[in-house]
Amino acid sequence: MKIGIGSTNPAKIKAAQPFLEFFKDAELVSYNAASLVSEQPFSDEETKIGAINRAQDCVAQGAAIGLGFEGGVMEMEEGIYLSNWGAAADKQGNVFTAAGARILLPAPITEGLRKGIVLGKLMSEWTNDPEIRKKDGAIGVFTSGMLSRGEMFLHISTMLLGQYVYMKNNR
Ligand SMILES: O=P(O)(O)OP(=O)(O)OP(=O)(O)OC[C@H]1O[C@@H](n2cnc3c(O)ncnc32)[C@H](O)[C@@H]1O
Ligand SMILES: [Mg+2]
Repeated sequence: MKIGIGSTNPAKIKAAQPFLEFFKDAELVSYNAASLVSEQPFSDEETKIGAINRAQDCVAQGAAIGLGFEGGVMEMEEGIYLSNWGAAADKQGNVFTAAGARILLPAPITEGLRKGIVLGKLMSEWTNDPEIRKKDGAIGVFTSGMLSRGEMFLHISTMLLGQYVYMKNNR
């Protein structure tokens, strides 16, 4: 069976690992999946929809189970929080969602976001590393490397797999 990941970003591809360990005969396929949301989602709702669209697009392209991860931000009273979502979809039409850990972004990043600059670009400038979104990401940078973007997506992935297995065992 094919497990699809709706991205070519290595931080997201690595996060499919729990599914590969669970479905031992599965092969992982990376799809150029459409999120159908803005390049910089600005709410939980929009970010979650992006993750679901990516997961379902993988299934539409032939995967038995599709995984979608979307990075976004969300406004709260004191500023803008990093907000990531993941979704797993299958051929039977089941969809599971889970959100990742959140941190408040520093004021200069918030200002850039409000001007319409995407987080990926702001973080590349902040770190002088054009590839930062594929590695530590914003969550890694602002937690002193203690939690990378990949680990954060991995945590979301574990929650998706856990919900999927619960459904299979309890319906
Ligand atoms: O190739 P894809 O899968 O699209 O991966 P991406 O890195 O572009 O990630 P998203 O589209 O999910 O993220 C939406 C935007 O937010 C940025 N972003 C989100 N989280 C980030 C993080 O932790 N570090 C750097 N940029 C981040 C990202 O670069 C995009 O501009
Ligand atoms: Mg993107």
